[in-house]
Amino acid sequence: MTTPLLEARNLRKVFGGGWSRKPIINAVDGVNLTVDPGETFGIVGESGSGKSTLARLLIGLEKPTSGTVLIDGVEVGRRRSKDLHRKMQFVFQDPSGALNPRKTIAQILEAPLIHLLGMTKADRRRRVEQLMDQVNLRTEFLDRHPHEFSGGQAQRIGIARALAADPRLIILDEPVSALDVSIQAQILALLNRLKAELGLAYIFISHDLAVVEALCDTVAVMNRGRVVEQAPRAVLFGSPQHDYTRTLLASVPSLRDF
Ligand SMILES: Nc1ncnc2c1ncn2[C@@H]1O[C@H](COP(=O)(O)OP(=O)(O)OP(=O)(O)O)[C@@H](O)[C@H]1O
Repeated sequence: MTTPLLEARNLRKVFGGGWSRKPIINAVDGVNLTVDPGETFGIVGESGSGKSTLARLLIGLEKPTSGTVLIDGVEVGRRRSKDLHRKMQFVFQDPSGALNPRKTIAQILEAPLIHLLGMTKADRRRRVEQLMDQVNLRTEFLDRHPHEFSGGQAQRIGIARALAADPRLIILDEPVSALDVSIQAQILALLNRLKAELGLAYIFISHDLAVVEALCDTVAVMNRGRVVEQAPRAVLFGSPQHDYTRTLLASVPSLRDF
């Protein structure tokens, strides 16, 4: 059996309570999952079900209240190491907001090459041009700033930045939900191509079940911080076992009527 690329064991995150006197929220409540190399793992669920918090725990942006995350079978420590950062990258929902408005695209793409890989200037230039090519953007754009780009182009830059350090897994948190439908399709096609070319694994978080069905190999359904059902795509969409999954799937056509 191959070692999973990523494994979560009984992962929990509680917000509030204690000294804060805020209400206790079990945002992630005992999640177990494994993601294999090259797999696209979808996480679906309604707003507030804990998808983003789970993603942040998996990548080390948030510390778990309890439970563990293992990368390549090795437990991730309390501090987010450079190695972990290099292996796992994040693409955010709001493409423009995720890019520093004061930096040029070249500077944005060079940052991980400097900080995570320690590349020389000449190597960085070559790599940055290659990254632009991989996401179908012209290298003339390198000296421009994020506000000069459309949402779709900005998301391509976000994807290029995530690819820069040659990761094995990219967590995509609602990567197309802020984009027009026609642009969504282009970005999804790009993600599919990159996955095939580079052998990447994705964790794809979305409330859009059609997008998840089109892209993911395995799907986990979250409700109130728990994974209520996890199955290969065809099984989950073909014969869902859990009542909550059935309700979620049944709500799609009526939403699409509007
Ligand atoms: N930093 C925080 N402090 C307190 N509560 C939080 C924090 N982050 C998330 N929560 C709460 O945890 C729960 C899960 O939120 P989370 O954002 O993970 O859900 P989600 O499924 O990603 O929702 P959405 O699709 O709307 O982003 C929610 O009740 C949310 O209000």
